[in-house]
Amino acid sequence: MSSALHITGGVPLSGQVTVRGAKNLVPKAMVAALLGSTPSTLANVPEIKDVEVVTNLLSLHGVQVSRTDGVLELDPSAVTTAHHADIDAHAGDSRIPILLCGPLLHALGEAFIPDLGGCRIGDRPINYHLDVLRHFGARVEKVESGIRMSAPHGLTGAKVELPYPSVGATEQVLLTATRAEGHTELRGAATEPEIMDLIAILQKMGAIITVQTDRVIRIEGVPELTGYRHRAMPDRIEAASWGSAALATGGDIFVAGARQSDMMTYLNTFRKVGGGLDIGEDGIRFHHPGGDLNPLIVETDVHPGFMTDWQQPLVVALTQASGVSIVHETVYENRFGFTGALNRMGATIQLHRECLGSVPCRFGQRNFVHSAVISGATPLRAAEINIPDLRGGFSHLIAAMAAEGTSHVTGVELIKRGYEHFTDKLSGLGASFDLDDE
Ligand SMILES: CC(=O)N[C@H]1[C@@H](OP(=O)(O)OP(=O)(O)OC[C@H]2O[C@@H](n3ccc(=O)[nH]c3=O)[C@H](O)[C@@H]2O)O[C@H](CO)[C@@H](O)[C@@H]1O
Ligand SMILES: C=C(OP(=O)(O)O)C(=O)O
Repeated sequence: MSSALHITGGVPLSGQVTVRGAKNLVPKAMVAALLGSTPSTLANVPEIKDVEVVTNLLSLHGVQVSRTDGVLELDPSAVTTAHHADIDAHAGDSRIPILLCGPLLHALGEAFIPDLGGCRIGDRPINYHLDVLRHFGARVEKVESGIRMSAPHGLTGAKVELPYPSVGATEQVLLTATRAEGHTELRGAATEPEIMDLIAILQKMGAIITVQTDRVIRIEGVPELTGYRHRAMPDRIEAASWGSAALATGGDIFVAGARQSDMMTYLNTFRKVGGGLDIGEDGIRFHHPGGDLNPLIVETDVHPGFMTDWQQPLVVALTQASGVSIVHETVYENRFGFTGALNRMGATIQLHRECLGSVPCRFGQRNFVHSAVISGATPLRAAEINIPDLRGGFSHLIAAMAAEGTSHVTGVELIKRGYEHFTDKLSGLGASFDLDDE
């Protein structure tokens, strides 16, 4: 199915939206349920495509997944009888299947992982994941359309050091080490809030995990984990996206469910641009206070830095700041493709191969276009846009909401990977658009 939105912009987005569980936590929490000997219950689950993909994948492996409103029950008791060898599931647009490796190796001694989806914002290799699994004793073989692996002698704890604090590879270690025999030491770990929430889940299940302040995580393997009951942390990326939408459109949005502690770096940046904030216990109000917005220098980084997934929506807001802003993307080598459409809409964004910033970066001198200079404020005008990826796509929607005239936006279904009921939310904020579902 292909969906298109015809958006008439120039309307400040104002009102309230609610964010539920995080796209970058919920699917991993669902995978963690595979490690338990008893059923798990996960609350605050959003209706997004990545949850659907992982539900299908787990069901294929024999996990019974049922949903009542926002609560998932996940029962892994039939997994050992699942006919996993026949699984030819396509990963869809999700990158989660790679995280099934450890749990499946523990449950079945073997696993097949289909080629991964995920946003096309760089090469997105999985070498760290495969190296990590080999450290635990897995045999890993690349076959057509996926990766086949086995652990005939079980998995044992290991000393692992990541070359870069990868979120997924850190989660790979956690999901593999908790039931591996013996101790694991992970150096160079990522410490994103979603990882901390996953650790909280694993601890509820019986895992023993210590997080040090120096990116070292220690895990003492245990022979058995049980199910968990958990409420997923809120989606801090969706929350920030609405914040940037309020700034770019001159609006005022209360994001119910947004949590300050997960978003400190975004909130600092939002305030420095000149946005107004009311931070409460039950959510955060983001608003444009009137007057000029300030240009900024922003460098994306691993947590606690400015998150890369916050970057694209913020860039739209920076097109409305008076002066020159610089954005240095240090997490992905190719995350500025979305700016082409913004330039067609009237923005002035120049891309550079140089590192325009001081955060140590793997992409300098390597020909990757990974810095952007944004000159504003430039009025935006409507355009025809085909959405390239999740966050780039959401930023295009924001730009269309801010622009004069009617934009035609295709490929909108990609947004459903990470934004629950986004057309309903946009309507509730006063946006003017028509939706075509073909
Ligand atoms: C589902 C999910 O949670 N996705 C998030 C997760 O993606 P994901 O876990 O895929 O991102 P990583 O943190 O692993 O990637 C960071 C960097 O490490 C590189 N890398 C990663 C793995 C590997 O085996 N080899 C390698 O070179 C990547 O190409 C990238 O340049 O963290 C990213 C960084 O916060 C977010 O943008 C994504 O929204
Ligand atoms: C890059 C993203 O996600 P994924 O890793 O699922 O592609 C994202 O959420 O912006």
